[in-house]
Amino acid sequence: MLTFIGLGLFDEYDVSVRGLDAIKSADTVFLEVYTSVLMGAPIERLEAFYGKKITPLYREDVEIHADKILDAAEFGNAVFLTAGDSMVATTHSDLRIRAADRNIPTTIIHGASITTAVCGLSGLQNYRFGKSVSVPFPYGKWFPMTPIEVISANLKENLHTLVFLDIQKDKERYMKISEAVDLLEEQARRVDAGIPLYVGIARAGSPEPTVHAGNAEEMKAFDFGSPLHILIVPATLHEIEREYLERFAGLC
Ligand SMILES: C[S@@+](CC[C@H](N)C(=O)[O-])C[C@H]1O[C@@H](n2cnc3c(N)ncnc32)[C@H](O)[C@@H]1O
Repeated sequence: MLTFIGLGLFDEYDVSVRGLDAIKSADTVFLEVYTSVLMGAPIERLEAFYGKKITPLYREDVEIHADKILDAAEFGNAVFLTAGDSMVATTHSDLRIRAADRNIPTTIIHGASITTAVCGLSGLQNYRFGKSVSVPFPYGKWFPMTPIEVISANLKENLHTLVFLDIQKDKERYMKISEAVDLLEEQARRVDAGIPLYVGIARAGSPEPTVHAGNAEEMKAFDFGSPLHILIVPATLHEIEREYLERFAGLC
């Protein structure tokens, strides 16, 4: 059996009771560490809390060499843990399909996801979000323009855009809101577009999340503190959305 378990957003206390039971009774515990991270709980703390040894998995372990996971699930109870929800940006549906190809039964225990937490923290209405996009760290001459293309298309349809920020877990490097705004402003400059307003969110799910709304200059000057960070580019605000951002995100 292979059980996908979403661990929620910040630390070891976010997992559901159902998820915790499944982890405690598992033969093998894998933790995927490259799509998102529980910043409030390093792996040693999770191991102590679960009373289990955890095998961390990087992109290649999941996307290329998944046999280790599938073998453990074929011959015992394996759990596959992710921060957030396992099937939402980024999805692990491919691994579930590969398990089904080998007739391994699978199940999902859902976790709180950043994709829904942003609605509560920003007050932006869930049904007004268009396609989401990621901002990767530029590499050499590679400077992707997809983020501004997606944002512009959403703004044209009067839809909000959720902007995920890159993680390079092997280097313990997490993109900050100020870095992402710099990159988005450069992309906008190249295509003669403009982003009038941003909402930045840091450490969703922690006891002290930070939420702040403003233009590019305000976002770069604001101290969001430690990661993880995420951005929203809002469309035209509904009056309730505006009031919420004024009260809870310092919108002037
Ligand atoms: C690719 S998404 C993975 C989403 C995850 N599967 C989920 O359901 O929450 C990871 C990105 O979302 C954002 N993120 C995830 N958790 C966050 C948190 N607790 N606070 C702020 N941003 C977060 C960061 O930009 C991070 O790089």
